[in-house]
Amino acid sequence: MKRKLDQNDRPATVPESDEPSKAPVSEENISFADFGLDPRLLQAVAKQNYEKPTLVQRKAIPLGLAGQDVICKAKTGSGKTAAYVLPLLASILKKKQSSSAPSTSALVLVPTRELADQVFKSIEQFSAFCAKDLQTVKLTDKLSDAVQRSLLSNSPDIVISTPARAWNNVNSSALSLENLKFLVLDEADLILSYGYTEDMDNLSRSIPKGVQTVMMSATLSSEVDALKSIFYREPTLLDLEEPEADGEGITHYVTKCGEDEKFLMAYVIFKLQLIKGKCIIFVADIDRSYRLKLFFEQFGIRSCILNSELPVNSRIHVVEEFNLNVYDIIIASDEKSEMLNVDAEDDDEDGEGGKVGAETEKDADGKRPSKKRKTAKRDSEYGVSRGIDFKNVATVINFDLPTTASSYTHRIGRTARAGKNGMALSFVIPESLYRKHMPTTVKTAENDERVLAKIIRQQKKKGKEVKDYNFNKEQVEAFRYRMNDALRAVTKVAVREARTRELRQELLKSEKLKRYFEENPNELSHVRHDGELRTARSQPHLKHVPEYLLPKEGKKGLTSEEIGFVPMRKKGDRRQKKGKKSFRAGSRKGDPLKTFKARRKTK
Ligand SMILES: Nc1ncnc2c1ncn2[C@@H]1O[C@H](COP(=O)(O)OP(=O)(O)OP(=O)(O)O)[C@@H](O)[C@H]1O
Repeated sequence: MKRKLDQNDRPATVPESDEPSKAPVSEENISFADFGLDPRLLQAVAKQNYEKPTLVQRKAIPLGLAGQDVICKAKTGSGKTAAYVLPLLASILKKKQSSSAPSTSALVLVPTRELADQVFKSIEQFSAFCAKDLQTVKLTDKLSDAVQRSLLSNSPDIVISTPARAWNNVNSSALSLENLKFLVLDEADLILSYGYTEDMDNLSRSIPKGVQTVMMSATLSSEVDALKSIFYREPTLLDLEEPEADGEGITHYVTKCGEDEKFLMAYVIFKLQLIKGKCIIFVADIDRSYRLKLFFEQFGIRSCILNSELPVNSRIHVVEEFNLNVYDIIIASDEKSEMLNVDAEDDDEDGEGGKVGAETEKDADGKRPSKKRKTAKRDSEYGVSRGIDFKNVATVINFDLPTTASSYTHRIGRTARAGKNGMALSFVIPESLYRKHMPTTVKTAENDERVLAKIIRQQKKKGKEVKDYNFNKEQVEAFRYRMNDALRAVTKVAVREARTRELRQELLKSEKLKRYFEENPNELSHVRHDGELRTARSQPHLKHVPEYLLPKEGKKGLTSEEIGFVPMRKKGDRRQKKGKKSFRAGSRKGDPLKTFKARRKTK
């Protein structure tokens, strides 16, 4: 059994390199150059302005370059993508030195289209200086089988796909895995939850023996157990937990309130700009996202929506533009995550998993029968709370609390990425206030207090406190009258119309985006996604805040807290600390890898 590594292991293994041998470098000071990477890759790393490898990169890149199989658990936003992309590219470039015959050498499997797009971009960035030597194809766009076949006909070096698409193409002989050298499962634990079990079984039978395999995830749930058979050799486990010092990372706040008070507080926070920086607001379902958008619209607060119903091009464009600071507020409905974590009762308190409902939908090509649901056209490959790299998010607001502690971990992981700080603010409905304001009630709030207790325990284990967010209730009350006016205008009919209108508009934009995405990215800037939907009665007076509503002492009278302050960590401030294992000691349920015996099933 290979030894389990932790961040105290040092120095990192420096793999074979053509460079003259150097004295060992202490792990904390290791640089990308010390990995002995191809100079073209180093150039690309420099272009990304990555000064030093992150912990997961320091640990996983040497193993990847040495040809080892790896299972890696590292926190969200810690740089896992580069940790596998760089060894993957290095392995292909090395292979190309001895053989120029086209063949698919690497397969990257991801659970969602959004993630596929992100991985594709990352590969593009890291291969910027060897682009002519590498061909990468992404199979997750809405493409016909014929187009996918033609994309694969030149045996691209790297294929990025969901397991369903990959298997479809292997099955139809459009994709050959015969010469595969590198297999990656990104967000590995989610792959099965998205209903890809059968595809994974099929794929694992088609993958040649001895393929180097890397699994990456922010959490390792028992789902990973089922994926073990994909490994031919015994992998090295990297269980990396980077504890944060006080004041670093995410600050957790929670405020208990009535159902309509969520709207009141959101109005006050955004209208008076109590939040600094960009914000993602998570809500329970799609209708709720439109209700909140229309509510904000009443006050002239601009926001854009992300949900599984919108076309994939629009979703990707929203994230891209958000990352370019075009928008400040995204309202995301986390319905996929909610579907996956159906039972709050069974949630793993460590936030590392929990009972996950089997999702049996399949992609748009639809081999697998989809569940009957109200909105038949939802994309089963949608996911925003997992893996998506939203840049510089100051605050995540859980407008509706998720139903599990693990879902909370993933949502808040959209802030405090790449060593930055961030804040999570959650609205919680106490049991006594549940269903007391029917127009604004949501079913998921029923268990808020129980979920909160789990979140508090989960964070305590990580040495983090979930603090009360203190609104000055009296001062906030002054805004209630206007909040009520706005809420009354946002009727069910207005929400329904908004949903249809947005979908129609986004479908049109999506067509435009499809055509111009690659050729003329600059022309896309006018395709905004935060426009007004105007399906609710317009009340222009609500767009201004009269002086008399404001407390004498100004905004400070509303709350003593600073929301959304996201300072960068100072250079060289990434201190190495002794890590804590987040799996419960000795718990087989908690750590599926303790029972690991990695052998690929033979045919
Ligand atoms: N060495 C580095 N130096 C500076 N920034 C980095 C470095 N490595 C990665 N980043 C940046 O950190 C951000 C998060 O990286 P990445 O998306 O790979 O994280 P992740 O661990 O995969 O997160 P998730 O689990 O949410 O998918 C990205 O914006 C990336 O560009």
